[in-house]
Amino acid sequence: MSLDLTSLTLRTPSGELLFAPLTLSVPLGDVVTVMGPSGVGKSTLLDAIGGHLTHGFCCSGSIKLNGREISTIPAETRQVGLMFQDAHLFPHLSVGDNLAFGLPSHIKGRAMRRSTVEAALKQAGLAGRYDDDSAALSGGQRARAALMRTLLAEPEAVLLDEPFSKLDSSLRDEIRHFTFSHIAARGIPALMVTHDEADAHVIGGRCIALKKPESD
Ligand SMILES: Nc1ncnc2c1ncn2[C@@H]1O[C@H](COP(=O)(O)OP(=O)(O)OP(=O)(O)O)[C@@H](O)[C@H]1O
Repeated sequence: MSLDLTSLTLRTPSGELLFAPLTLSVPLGDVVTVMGPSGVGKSTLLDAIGGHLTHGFCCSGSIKLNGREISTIPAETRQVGLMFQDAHLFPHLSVGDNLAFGLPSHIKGRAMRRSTVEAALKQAGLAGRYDDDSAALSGGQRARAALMRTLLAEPEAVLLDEPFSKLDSSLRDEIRHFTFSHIAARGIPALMVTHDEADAHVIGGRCIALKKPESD
């Protein structure tokens, strides 16, 4: 059970090969850090795995999640969670409704859905904030709420794209610890793009560097 990339390549709309063919296995519970020069295709790699490649980009090779080939299926059926640097919450929804947004359908009934979200808010240090306006949250609170929203959807893998880069340095350690401890508790594979070597050091997991292809 893992996230497995085999001979994965990506081409831009103009046909440029982004990085050398990538083969990588991320076991359950591991966080692998992805680094590499600007423009090598780190964010595009996450787009490809999550099923959000920009029109015109071309992906070849295999992406398997727990043995299931996902490269050919729509994003909404891949069960891949995303966390980005902006930690966007939907501004027109309350804090709680933001978290409830991705709840799976097997959690039935208003009361059960609300209590599931309330438990997650408590874990995020946001007890009692269900009905608050999401715009009222601080940067750190927003990051914790966004991670909880991602995890409540019960993803089988999580992709993080520079998740801490917009946070004040004073908050970064706290949110980093919060994020990794919750991902580890779920025991799911995670792939994190970062420019910050501290991210890679803190989690102590494997770090890979994408390289420009030798020639095309
Ligand atoms: N919509 C697009 N159309 C065409 N080319 C694009 C588009 N988006 C990105 N690219 C190109 O694809 C390549 C990979 O971009 P990507 O954002 O994945 O790189 P990155 O490694 O994440 O870079 P950075 O570290 O600077 O964020 C770059 O050369 C970029 O110019």
